[in-house]
Amino acid sequence: MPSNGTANGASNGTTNGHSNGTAKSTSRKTSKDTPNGKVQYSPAERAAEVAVSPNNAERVPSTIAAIQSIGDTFNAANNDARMKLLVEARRLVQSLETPRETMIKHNWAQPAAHAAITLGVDTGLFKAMLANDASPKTVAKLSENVNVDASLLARTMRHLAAMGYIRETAADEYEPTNFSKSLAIPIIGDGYPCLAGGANSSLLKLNTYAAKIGYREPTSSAHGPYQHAYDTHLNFFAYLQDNPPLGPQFNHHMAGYRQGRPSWMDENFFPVKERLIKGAKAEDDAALLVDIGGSIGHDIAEFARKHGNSAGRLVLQDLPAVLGQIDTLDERIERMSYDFFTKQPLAGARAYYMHSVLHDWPDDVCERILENVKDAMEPGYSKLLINENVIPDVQAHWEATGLDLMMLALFASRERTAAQWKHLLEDRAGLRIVKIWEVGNGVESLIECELP
Ligand SMILES: C[S@@+](CC[C@H](N)C(=O)[O-])C[C@H]1O[C@@H](n2cnc3c(N)ncnc32)[C@H](O)[C@@H]1O
Repeated sequence: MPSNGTANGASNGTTNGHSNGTAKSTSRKTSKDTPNGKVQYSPAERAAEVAVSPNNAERVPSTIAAIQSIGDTFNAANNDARMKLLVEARRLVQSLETPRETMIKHNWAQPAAHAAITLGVDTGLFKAMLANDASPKTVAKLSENVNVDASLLARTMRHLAAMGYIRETAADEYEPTNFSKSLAIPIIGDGYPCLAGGANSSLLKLNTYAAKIGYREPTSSAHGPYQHAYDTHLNFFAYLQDNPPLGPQFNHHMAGYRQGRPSWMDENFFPVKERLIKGAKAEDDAALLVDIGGSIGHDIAEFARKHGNSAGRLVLQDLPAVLGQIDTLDERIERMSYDFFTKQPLAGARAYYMHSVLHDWPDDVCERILENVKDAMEPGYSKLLINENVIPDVQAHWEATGLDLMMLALFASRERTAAQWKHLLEDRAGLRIVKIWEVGNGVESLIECELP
């Protein structure tokens, strides 16, 4: 407990880090002198003490040692070391931070950073920062280029610099970092305005929705947390298309989230040649791969790049509005407007593929989608390839757990564990899981299914 007899253990004896004396007099009123001369603290004072002490001081030395040891093996090409270092670095920050600091970060700094980045993407700030070889630029100059009031821009950029997202080179003068350079690319930057405009309110209002339904797990994608938050009868996808440019921004976000992740069509993941191409029909009208809900075609375009010499049609299916938003696409790929709640028009393809589609829907809705795929599959020939997270029973990755709560808030759906996938695909939909292919931590697994 604090030696100065104050409420919180901060050396200046205040609850807020400023020595204005107010907290001292408050703490004198609530602390009691005991017969042995030791000061006793009220429960509120003890709680405040915890809130301003490091989250886990004991763990700091071992974490620093781990960072030093892994750091010896680090170079930019060593992704394994980079990932391990990130785990330790996050642990170090978490251990060093006080609960109060973490709380302020969550409630002030991070939402403000999201808002500042969104404003920057909307106005073209990050593109403007790249002019003249990304040299340092004053707020006054940038304000002319992006048509934003200089004082508004100054405050926005000051927070972005304080958070480390751009670099301050002088008063009201900044240069980009690699992160802010990436925000100039639509597949990275557009996720911010898209989610700010069409998704995040659902997370912010999840607690009130959960209270409204008596803290049961939401299950309705038609009358669920999304409709509550946005006061709409539309689902997420329809709402985005109804509120331009959220739809095209979401397509870009979909093209962006997969970057740098392991790809199932690579050698060390799923043996495409052995299990897909070998034995595939060679007739002109035979379909090799049908990408259902494939957005603007980033997955099937990658397949065409990597395995495009194989026989068979490559078909991209999505809603007409989404297909209409495609800029460029490999000419080998056919575009087919298709609503996956209706009969699949292409029967007997070698493989039907769905990437991050079923996680958008609760089990009863997935069953309807899967029924349409099943009806089109040819026994003993067709496969269904489901590219999704398979959440491990312990030590789930934060990307997957974060997405799980997004799915809950947007669709009343979920990221699934292996047992939940088995329940959906085998027990409910009547398919057979041949194998779950994965590399690493369950992010981007490939579930290979056939008809039983
Ligand atoms: C989460 S995104 C995944 C996109 C893409 N597969 C990927 O992983 O990048 C879900 C996709 O499903 C599409 N979708 C939603 N409802 C659909 C429907 N009824 N029929 C066909 N596609 C639909 C959306 O337009 C969107 O492209």
